[in-house]
Amino acid sequence: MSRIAYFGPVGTFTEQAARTFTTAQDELVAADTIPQALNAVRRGAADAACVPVENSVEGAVPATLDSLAVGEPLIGVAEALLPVHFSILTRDDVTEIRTVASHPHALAQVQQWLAENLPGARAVAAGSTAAAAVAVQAGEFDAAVTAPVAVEHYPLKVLATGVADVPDARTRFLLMRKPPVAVPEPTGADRTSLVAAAVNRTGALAELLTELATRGINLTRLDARPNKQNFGEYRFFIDFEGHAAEPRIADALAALRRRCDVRFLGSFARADGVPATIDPVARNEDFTEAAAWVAAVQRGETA
Ligand SMILES: O=C(O)C(=O)Cc1ccccc1
Repeated sequence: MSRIAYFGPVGTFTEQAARTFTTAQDELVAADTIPQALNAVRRGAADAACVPVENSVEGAVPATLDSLAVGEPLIGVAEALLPVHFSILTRDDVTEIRTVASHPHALAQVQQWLAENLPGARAVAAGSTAAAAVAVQAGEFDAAVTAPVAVEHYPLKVLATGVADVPDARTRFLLMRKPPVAVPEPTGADRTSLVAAAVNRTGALAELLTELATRGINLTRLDARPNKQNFGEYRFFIDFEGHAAEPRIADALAALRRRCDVRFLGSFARADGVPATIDPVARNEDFTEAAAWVAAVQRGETA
């Protein structure tokens, strides 16, 4: 049995994502914030944490990136991808909706719907979509933008379902564990994720990206977050296709490591199953063959 912490309370999208990682024996534990879910793993109160990392409309989830970049390192072992559309919940006694609360990512994804359907309502940020439902129950706000499952936990009136300004919106979630972890086996459709603290000088980011480009490695995400210490200095969150167990990826990781501080955030199967693009001159067998040739040269066996 494992204890899986997730960004809660019960009824968030993250809870739905966490369920995709668990069996009936596992215990799900709600945390009020993303750092709290990750810290539960760091201090051993949970075996893993499920957190949102990226949305197809709004991009990165800053709280997740910032909490993964500092503190005890955690390693991603799996990801989940959920379609994201929203329900609008209110109380029976509400006659006029003046405030609508939700997680900022949810509010951003229903802006147009709110402008058309509740033009007088003020949008208010809440800790999570489910925290907004709790606040509506408590009478703090008139309506909440929630995950479809929220109504099963919070007996509110459903004003609308299937709300989404962008119909095919999706959010990606990570399952993070504390090292040492069992790194999942490569599948051919993997993602590797890391944080690089590029030094602050001309071309530093271009050099990092060139290490990946020259090995034919396809990026799937690049985000920058301030390092919060020196104004203008950033950490780069780089995701790319491939797995650390592959020679071509291992070679790239070593090259990045030589250039700057790197924190490995995991290699795991892509939830969408998209196979890695492989450069015809940078296949794994090319790296293996080249390394074998160098070793033979070093032994004086070949030229
Ligand atoms: O607040 C939630 O339900 C979350 O899990 C975060 C979130 C918010 C909006 C879209 C996807 C995930």
